[in-house]
This record gives sequence, structure tokens and C-alpha cells, in this order.
Amino acid sequence: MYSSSSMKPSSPSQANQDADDAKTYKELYQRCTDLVSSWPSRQGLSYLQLFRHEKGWYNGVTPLVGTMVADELFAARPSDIVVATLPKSGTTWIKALLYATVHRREHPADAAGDHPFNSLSPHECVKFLEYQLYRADEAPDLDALPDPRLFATHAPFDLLPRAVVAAAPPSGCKFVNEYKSRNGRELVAVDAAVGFFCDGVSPFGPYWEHVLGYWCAHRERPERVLFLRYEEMKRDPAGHVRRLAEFAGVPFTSPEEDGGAVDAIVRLCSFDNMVGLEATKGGRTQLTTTTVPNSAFFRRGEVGDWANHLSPEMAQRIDAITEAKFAGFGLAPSLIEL
Ligand SMILES: Nc1ncnc2c1ncn2[C@@H]1O[C@H](COP(=O)(O)OS(=O)(=O)O)[C@@H](OP(=O)(O)O)[C@H]1O
Repeated sequence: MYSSSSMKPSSPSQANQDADDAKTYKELYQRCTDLVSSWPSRQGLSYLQLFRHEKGWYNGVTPLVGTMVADELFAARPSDIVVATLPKSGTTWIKALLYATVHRREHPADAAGDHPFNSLSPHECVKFLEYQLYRADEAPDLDALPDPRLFATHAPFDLLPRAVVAAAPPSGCKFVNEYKSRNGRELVAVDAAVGFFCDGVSPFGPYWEHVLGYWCAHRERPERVLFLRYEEMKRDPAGHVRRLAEFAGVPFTSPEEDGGAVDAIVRLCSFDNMVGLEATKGGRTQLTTTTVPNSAFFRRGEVGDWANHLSPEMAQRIDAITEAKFAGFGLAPSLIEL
């Protein structure tokens, strides 16, 4: 195992070491790709090719290859914060809120045209760990990022790299998990594939196990795993900005900051503001091997859009599975009922 700091040459011998490390990185990456490619595969929800891991069907690039490489290479720190979500659950929003909160001193949210969000999407400001490590020729220099480093993942809790979940320093990150109560319905509404979804054949594994993995981790270690709900964030965004700041170790200290800065962050990260930014209208974000237009991350930003796409029968089928899977785990009924 080596740290990404070794990627910076400081002398000729260091440069040779770096060349060796790059080769090791490439070989490791290739080994993981070859291994995953040798597993049974099939199509699933969406166009992505899924591979059979012992814990279920998953997309190959992420979480599988990316997290396997990270398992070998990533030197986690207790100050790291990982946004852990399923796609379509509000990842873009929580990334924006967390980044704007943690970096509010150097990038005040009311700095209008000067804020990084004018040129970068939240997905470029808080990058997916497994996407960063999905590169064939170089290991990214993650040590250069200032503390607290912010990352993201769509991987389920029990597929995460060991250093990320380690129980004690010097490894072990904090997690912000965001959960959309009706996400089961909305994921299907977006992808229109109820059968695949109900069978758990989706790119990041079965929906319910994903939610329960982070829920149980939160119950065990609430100081390390913050479990948030999209619907509650919509109701009280300012309260959630304060919670994020506390959790990240950068609480709002003065009454003045608590008033002005919190409101400015909420406004900056609001759906209506973000859709109008140049970075959203014209920019693209690199995700593994492709880029996507930033506008794709913003659809309606409303709770309950599933009703426009899903029949009542389909919604009931998903709800019945959700209730059965969540029973006994202490997830409040309102998590399902909202
Ligand atoms: N700033 C802000 N505020 C509130 N809601 C927001 C915001 N940005 C994105 N969204 C909505 O989040 C939904 C997309 O979820 P993700 O960001 O997880 O999608 S992605 O997987 O990263 O593509 C998607 O929800 P739906 O519109 O209901 O599909 C986005 O519109």
C-alpha cells in the first residue's frame, strides 16, 4: 500500500520511486478490472453493465473497481468527510451545502460571481472517491486537498475500503448519508424498471440494503455517520447547514455568522439559484470515462415527483417491499410515510 503523497517527486530517486508507484498503480488497477470482468455479468436498471459480486450485482467501475483500488491505496484520515448517497437522492445538493459550509471562510457564499460554483459543479468540488481512482495511468494527488477533505461515494457501506470505515484513527472517515424517503419510487420513476429495482439489480446494489447499511452505521456511531433526509432538508435547510457545520467540526460561532452566513449558504445552494449558474447551464463534469452536462443533475428538485411517472400499483409494490425490509431496524415509520 502506498499513499498518494508519494506521487510528488522531490529528487531523482524520488522520481524513480514515482515511476515505480505509477506502474504499481496501473497494474493494480488492471488487476482489479480483470478480476471484475471475469465475474458473471448482466444488464440491470439503466444501461450499465452489472457484475456479480458475492454481496450482489454492482456496476463495474464504481463501486467495484474504484473501491477495490481505493481499498489498497487510499490513506484515509479521521478528518475526511465522505458524502455517501444513492444516485438521485439529492447528492448534488448535499455536496453543495457541505462544500459551501466547510469552505465558507475562503469562499463566502454571498461572494456572488467569485464563488467556485460559478465555474464548477458540486460534483467537481466534492469528487467521488471511486471515480478519482478510476484512472488507468496515474494516482490522483489526494494529499494536496486541505483538511477536512471532502469526498463522495455511491458505494454501499459494506463495500467501502477498509481504511474508510476503520473504527479508530489514523484511518476512518466521517460520513454524511442522505436518504430520500420516496427514493425507491423516484429511482424507478426515473429509470422505469420496476422489476429490476425490486430484484435489487441496480448499479449500486439493492436499494434497501444500501439505506440500511448507512442507517445501522449511524445508529452504532452517530458521531461518525450523519443520516439526513432530503424531505427534512427541504423543510429546514438552514437547520441542516448548522448540523453539517457542527458535524464537520466548523460550527458557526458568532450570532452574526450564524445568521448571515447560514442564509447565504442556503440561498447559494438552492435549486433555483444553482440551475441559473453558468457552470450548470454550460459546464460538464467528468465522471469516470465520460463527461455529463451539469444541467443533468437538476431536474425538478421537488418532493413527490414519482407520482407523475409511477402507477399506484407500482408504488404500492415498492412500498410493501420497503416496509418488509425496514421492519425491525428502527427506521421510524415516517421515513417511509413521507
Ligand atoms: N440544489 C438542490 N436543491 C434541491 N434539490 C436538488 C438540488 N440539486 C439537485 N436537486 C435534485 O436532486 C435530485 C438528483 O439527485 P442527485 O443529485 O443524487 O442525482 S445524481 O445521482 O447526482 O445525478 C433531482 O431531484 P428530482 O428533480 O426530483 O429528480 C434534482 O433535481
